[in-house]
Amino acid sequence: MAPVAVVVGPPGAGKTTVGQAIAALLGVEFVDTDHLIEQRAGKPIPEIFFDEGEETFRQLEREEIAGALDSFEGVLALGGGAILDPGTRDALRPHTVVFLSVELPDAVKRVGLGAGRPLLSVNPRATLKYLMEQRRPLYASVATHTVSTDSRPPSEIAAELAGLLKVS
Ligand SMILES: Nc1ncnc2c1ncn2[C@@H]1O[C@H](COP(=O)(O)OP(=O)(O)O)[C@@H](O)[C@H]1O
Ligand SMILES: O=C(O)C1=C[C@@H](OP(=O)(O)O)[C@@H](O)[C@H](O)C1
Ligand SMILES: [Mg+2]
Repeated sequence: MAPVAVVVGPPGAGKTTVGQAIAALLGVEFVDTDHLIEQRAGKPIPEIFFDEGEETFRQLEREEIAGALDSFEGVLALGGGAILDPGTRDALRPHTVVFLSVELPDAVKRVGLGAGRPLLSVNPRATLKYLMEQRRPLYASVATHTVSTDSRPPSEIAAELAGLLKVS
């Protein structure tokens, strides 16, 4: 058992939005690991960061991703920082991984003031720029499919990917 596809990319790439739309088009379930982490911790992500720190969040993230890669059969969206973990990158190797790419201007528009994203709560534009530069090679290294999302509506991106995933 394995996910139909795992969706990666920086905050604002549209992993949650497009992932949901791909799952709907393919008629499979959707899950976001951020949601699994919140369920397990019993609180929203900003509170996990605030109360327990980023390391605890990353540990929960590692564990939830490992479990979902083993047993979930729908479309799985990861949080933007999940690929920082070398073990997670290794675990993704046998999977179909979609990298939703986005350039800084669109990403900044989409995350706004960073509400709900604790890493972006101070100076979202500069932080996002730094995160995207640091992580871009890591997203590319795990991707089996890469799709640019700039100036394109989620419905169009999802339709393209659903078509690709159906035949592959
Ligand atoms: N292709 C897109 N074009 C315009 N807005 C988008 C697009 N993809 C996502 N969004 C919007 O950007 C915001 C962040 O999307 P989200 O799916 O949460 O991204 P991620 O999970 O990658 O951080 C949401 O408000 C969403 O509606
Ligand atoms: O980039 C990151 O390190 C994070 C991205 C978030 O998910 P999105 O990429 O869906 O915003 C969420 O996992 C957490 O706030 C940390
Ligand atoms: Mg998301």
